[in-house]
Amino acid sequence: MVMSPRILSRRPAAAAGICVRAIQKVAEEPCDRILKSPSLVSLDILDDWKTDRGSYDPPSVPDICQASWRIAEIIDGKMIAERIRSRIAEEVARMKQSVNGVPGLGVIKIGQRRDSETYVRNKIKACEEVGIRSLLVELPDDCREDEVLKALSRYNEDPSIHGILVQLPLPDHLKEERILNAVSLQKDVDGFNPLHIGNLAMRGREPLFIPCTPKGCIELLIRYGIGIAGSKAAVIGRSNIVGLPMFLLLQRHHATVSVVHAFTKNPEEITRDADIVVSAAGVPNLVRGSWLKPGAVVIDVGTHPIEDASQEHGYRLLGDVCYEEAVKVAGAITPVPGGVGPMTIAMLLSNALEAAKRTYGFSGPNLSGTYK
Ligand SMILES: NC(=O)C1=CN([C@@H]2O[C@H](COP(=O)(O)OP(=O)(O)OC[C@H]3O[C@@H](n4cnc5c(N)ncnc54)[C@H](OP(=O)(O)O)[C@@H]3O)[C@@H](O)[C@H]2O)C=CC1
Ligand SMILES: Nc1nc(=O)c2c([nH]1)NC[C@@H]1CN(c3ccc(C(=O)N[C@@H](CCC(=O)O)C(=O)O)cc3)C=[N+]21
Repeated sequence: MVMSPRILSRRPAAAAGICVRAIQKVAEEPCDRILKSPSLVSLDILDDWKTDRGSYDPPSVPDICQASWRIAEIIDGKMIAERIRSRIAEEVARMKQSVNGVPGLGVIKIGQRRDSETYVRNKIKACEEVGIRSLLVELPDDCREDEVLKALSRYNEDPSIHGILVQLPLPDHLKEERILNAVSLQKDVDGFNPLHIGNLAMRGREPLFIPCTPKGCIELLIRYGIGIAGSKAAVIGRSNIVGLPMFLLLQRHHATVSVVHAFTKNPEEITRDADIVVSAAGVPNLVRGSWLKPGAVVIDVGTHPIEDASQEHGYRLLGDVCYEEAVKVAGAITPVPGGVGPMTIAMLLSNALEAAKRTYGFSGPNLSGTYK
């Protein structure tokens, strides 16, 4: 049962005390250190993404931790993503006026997984809402590699397509590496190409694109005023598309990062030592309340679909984190749904906009790298 946030009993003051000490140290590090570092977040963060918090009052880390009498602050990814999408819509409109062109996103979906159907539908709907033109190629489960490569090369050569996304996972008979490598570097809005990941890993290098999900997680942390520099972070999962780039990004933001994976012998211990936990394992309820340091910030990337006939699309999503337990221990937590998922889509739109800006040589007055 999910309990209402405001009716839970007080957390033990002693536990909260530990948390304040542990995280205040992090919060004392000025965020400016991140901002002055060489372009660490992305090339396309809108000017006021950091400061424009509008009508809501994001909790600072000490605020979160000192609130020993209440449960975790809910990190509202859905709301933040809406704000970002509305800024992107403004920029697309400005682009249209100025260069008479809009960003174009080409999507390839292979097979008929129910969750992929939903994600792709959501991505296309999000494109429509901000004025990004989207094209969809749907191929059958048993399609041949050359059919996929042909569709990709059409997108690669189409000047009205600025971003390309191949929805994963692919059917087993298709080799992900060969297909993803065929996406033009300039259009790889997922940021999955090894060159982008390599540039993310190397000091002083700037990737053309940062993978959407890790980028969205960092955006949430920054927007909620959570100090990353100097914090201890644990990333659960080391996949090419989430865990690995998440580790690299947190490190670029000066966190000390541990990576937990399926072979890790003491995942609980490593996770309990972290101020910031990002879980991307795809294992429902993996992260229990006992895995968390009191006051820790928990970002739940996991989206595991399970059958549920009562839902519109026949399934519902479970995160990696046992929410009912974690919400009583954490200082702040993302829900599933409504946390990281909508941010992933917002970052995809942002990457597509950035790709189009480069092609059109357009830079709206509100888009620049304040992180440089
Ligand atoms: N919300 C969003 O926007 C997004 C959500 N997702 C979701 O995030 C989850 C992860 O996705 P993805 O990275 O693609 O998944 P993968 O299956 O590619 O990777 C899972 C990772 O988790 C590790 N892992 C698996 N089981 C355990 C365990 N018991 N303990 C510790 N580590 C474990 C694996 O370790 P090892 O390497 O040793 O096998 C692997 O590194 C999924 O639920 C996915 O649906 C993904 C993308 C976006
Ligand atoms: N090339 C590629 N790029 C991806 O970024 C990619 C991918 N393949 N394959 C699958 C994963 C998963 N992923 C999600 C995106 C949005 C939500 C999302 O919007 N979730 C909503 C709920 C959606 C629903 O209603 O089912 C939420 O969490 O609130 C979730 C998961 C992107 N992925």
